[in-house]
Amino acid sequence: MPESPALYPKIAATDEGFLKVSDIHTLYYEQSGNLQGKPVIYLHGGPGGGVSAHDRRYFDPEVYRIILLDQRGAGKSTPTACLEDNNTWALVADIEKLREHLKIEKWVVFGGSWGSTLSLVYAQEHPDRVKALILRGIFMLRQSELKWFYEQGGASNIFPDAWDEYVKPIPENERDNFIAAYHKRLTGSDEEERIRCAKAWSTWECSTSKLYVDPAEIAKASEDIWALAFARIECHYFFNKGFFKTETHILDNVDKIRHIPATIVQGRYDVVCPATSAWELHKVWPEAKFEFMADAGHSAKELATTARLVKAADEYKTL
Ligand SMILES: CNCC(=O)c1nnc(C(C)(C)C)o1
Repeated sequence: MPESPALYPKIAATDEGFLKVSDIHTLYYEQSGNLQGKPVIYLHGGPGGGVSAHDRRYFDPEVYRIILLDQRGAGKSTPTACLEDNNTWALVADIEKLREHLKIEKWVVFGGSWGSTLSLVYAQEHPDRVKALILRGIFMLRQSELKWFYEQGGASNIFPDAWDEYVKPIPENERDNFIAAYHKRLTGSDEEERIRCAKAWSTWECSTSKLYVDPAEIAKASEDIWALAFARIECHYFFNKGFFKTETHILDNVDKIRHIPATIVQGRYDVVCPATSAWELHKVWPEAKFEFMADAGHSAKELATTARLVKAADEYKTL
């Protein structure tokens, strides 16, 4: 697939570090662009997806102090794929620890999919620390969203071929609750079964993330280390319902962030996080800019989505 012309050029990280945030977890972070510039933090998806050099390119490096963070157990953070003491509220606290460590007062917060979930929850907990929100592929971890994508009868109708591969590791008598069945195996003691299930789970998600699926992105789902982190951490959060007390937590707390400049970008044909969630968020948060991308699925790498995300970041340069 062609690369989006909207992206800023490839740049290297100019500062990298590891921040110990608990007895167990140490987080990888990096900075690039203008270290005296306007801070923006990029919150990756999954959870468990980790960051990449590509993620620096949504932001003008002349203007932005670009900060990428691998959340607990993801990417270069350690211990890899660790589920202990790994939950939504710990991640929110980690983001604050990193902000203080980097001596940042306020920052733009950018996140897609699970990254949009975490961005919203972080902003609702610390609205005074958020200059603007740039959100893509809205995911609020409600049961209807999880059921749509991870259980029979939703996305399985659009990608029946990929779905047949996703169900293979799970015996027939457990296929009424795939999240529970995968959770049992992804947290079990059988290493071979853990990896086999991690690859099947990750391949399902990577195979459905774009209108025209990029074989390179599916190949990533077959890398043991990445697949184990992505699948184990995702399934752990979903099995625990996002660690929210109520499943409408984000919608119920929108009033805490309605004053914050924000842009919501949603792929019309997003099969992973269908448009319903973004639309419901938009209806309770009319102040946020909202745009459906007519020719896009879930991934931020869809050409129209990338262009709109870069445009949003450019618009917030003046804040
Ligand atoms: C509900 N989880 C989807 C998510 O947050 C996500 N992050 N990256 C991905 C792909 C690797 C599949 C693009 O999905």
